[in-house]
Amino acid sequence: MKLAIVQMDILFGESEKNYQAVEKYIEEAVKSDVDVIVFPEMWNTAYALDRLSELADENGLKTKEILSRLAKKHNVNIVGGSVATKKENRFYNTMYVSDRNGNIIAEYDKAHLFKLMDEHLFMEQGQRDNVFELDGIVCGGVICYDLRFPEWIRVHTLAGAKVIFVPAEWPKLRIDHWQLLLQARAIENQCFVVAVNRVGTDPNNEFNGHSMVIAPWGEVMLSKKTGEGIYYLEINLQEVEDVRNRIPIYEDRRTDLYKS
Ligand SMILES: O=C(O)CCC(=O)C(=O)O
Repeated sequence: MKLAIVQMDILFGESEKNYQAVEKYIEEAVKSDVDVIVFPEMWNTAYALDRLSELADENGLKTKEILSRLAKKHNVNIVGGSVATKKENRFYNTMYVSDRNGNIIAEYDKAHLFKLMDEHLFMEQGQRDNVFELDGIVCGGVICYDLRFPEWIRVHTLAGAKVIFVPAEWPKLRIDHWQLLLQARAIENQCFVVAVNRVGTDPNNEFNGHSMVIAPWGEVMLSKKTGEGIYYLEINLQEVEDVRNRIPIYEDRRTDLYKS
């Protein structure tokens, strides 16, 4: 699976420009013949939460149209990070995924809202997990703060996910947590973790990228990149089976002692 990790800056509250930037990034990434393009969290609005009624994408229509059209045009899968959406007069932090045929195969509302950034005051939390298939490979997708809940990632790997995508707007201030948690999630679940963070600033935070790709044995394949741009790399899904056969944690779990 060839990945294009789009570590982009996001203009605060300037959704039109952000949509244009995402289109450009897709057009650029497909020149490298990739299988999956991955974006960060809330790329349409950034954390302009008090302007959601004006900015959020109603039913995700605009986002779905762009992802679907470009995925089909270029025969590429797109894990669309997340965008601010409005559904039945409520706001959500929503991930859409398009397959190569332009089908929107996943829609996930962030399950754990981040109180430190007031997300819970403006948005509703999601109620479902996010498992989908890309080219026959079972994948899962969670968003930013969801990463701090190992049981939530485990829900996805128990459902068969071999790759977990984690789009984020994770501030520089806690970037050491980001790196350690991502690595831990990959090792404890014996899966690939593909995590895409933004760069740039908003009125309250600085973001320094550090998008990461981690293999199931814990090997860090991409990290410490702070520049805006697309990072390319390929992962070998066979490694998941190899690691799971070597240390069979899924067989050894004591579900008689704990539930999940
Ligand atoms: O958990 C953290 O430290 C960062 C989480 C976050 O920024 C978010 O969920 O948007």
